[in-house]
Amino acid sequence: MAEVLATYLVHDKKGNLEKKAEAIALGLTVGSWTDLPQLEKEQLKKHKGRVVRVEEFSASARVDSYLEHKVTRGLIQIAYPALNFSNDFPAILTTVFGKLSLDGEIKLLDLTFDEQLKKHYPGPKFGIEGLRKLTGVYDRPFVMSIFKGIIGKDLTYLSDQLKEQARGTVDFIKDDEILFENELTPFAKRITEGKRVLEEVYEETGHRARYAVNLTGRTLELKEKAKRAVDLGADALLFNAFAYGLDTLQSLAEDNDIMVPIMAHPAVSGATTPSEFYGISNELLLGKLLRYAGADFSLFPSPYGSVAIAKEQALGIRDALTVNDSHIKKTIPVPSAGIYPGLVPLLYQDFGNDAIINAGGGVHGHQFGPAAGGKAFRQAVDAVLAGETLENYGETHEELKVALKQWGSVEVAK
Ligand SMILES: CSCCC(=O)C(=O)COP(=O)(O)O
Ligand SMILES: [Mg+2]
Repeated sequence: MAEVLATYLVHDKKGNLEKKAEAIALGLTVGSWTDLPQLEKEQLKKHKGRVVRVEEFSASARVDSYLEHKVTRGLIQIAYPALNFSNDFPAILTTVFGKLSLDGEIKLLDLTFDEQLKKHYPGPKFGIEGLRKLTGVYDRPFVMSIFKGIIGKDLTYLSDQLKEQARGTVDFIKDDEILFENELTPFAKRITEGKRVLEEVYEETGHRARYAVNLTGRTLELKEKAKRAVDLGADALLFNAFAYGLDTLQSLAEDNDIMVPIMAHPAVSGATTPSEFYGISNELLLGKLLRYAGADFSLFPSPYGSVAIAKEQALGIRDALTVNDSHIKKTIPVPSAGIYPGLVPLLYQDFGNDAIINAGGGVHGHQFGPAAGGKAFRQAVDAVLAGETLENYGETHEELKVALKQWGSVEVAK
């Protein structure tokens, strides 16, 4: 019988994890907080959650100074029968972490889907391989830049900024996630004008950048809007996946009329992920679930920039996005926020070729402007691939030299 296996980290004040696990397995399936007479019935047994593992952590971890009380800390794994839910994110998340997410110190670390269940999740339409084919860029990390300071500015300003970014030879350019439908730079105009500008830069330089426009608005209007974007020639869609929910992302990803890559932004996920005691792990939310729901790109805070997460978590996201996982294509990791060229060696060490170096301030803040900012990133990537230090490479590459002077660089520990 198909199941979803949930792994939880618990901090339990009562100190009996076996009992807690049984209570969850029963309470989230056929039972309640009190005995129910009909539980004895044979027919309900196939619906009951199954405790798979209870692991109490060592005694040294029992007293938690933050909490100022004794807790028993450990892992619990429970398998939930697929019989209980329809095979979709809302039903699964409500089953495994619905009421439970409100009930004490418990964090959902991972979910494992049976192969049978997994078949219903499309995964990315393009995936890393598809993005490589689309762009013809195979042998290096991609570089992406983010529009900045567009709110309150008109289409001419946006077009100029787009042109400068594209001249910086970045591979992708994305809207900032906070740019919504507005009169000055309407969605449809951003796409058509963006296309025109990027074509112009291609003719001028031979370099083609791709623009991800922010798909926003009411949930029920998104599909039609996305299809319109495709008809207008959009290259890719940026999507605030956690403001809308994973199921909405999935419905866009599995629609064959929306044949463009989808870039998932992590906005709002931080309301769920940072606590050790509550919420859902970064690895699950920004890694596995985004991938299953169909994101081609997953943006997440890098371990180094202005909105950093623990390195272990960032690498865990990377792994969840890129490990071989049945039919589901790989999602490209996009470690972001506060990235500047001097961080490229570190990012390359952690994320390798199959990643995107993504920056807003680190492109636009360059002393010589965004075109130089983009070039400085591309030069930093070239330096790393050539096995040279950024400083050496900067001697013959002016844009990188200036960026290093401006923001410095971080040594890579060998
Ligand atoms: C927290 S990951 C998303 C980063 C983001 O949205 C962004 O705009 C980063 O801009 P920055 O100027 O920090 O590169
Ligand atoms: Mg942003």
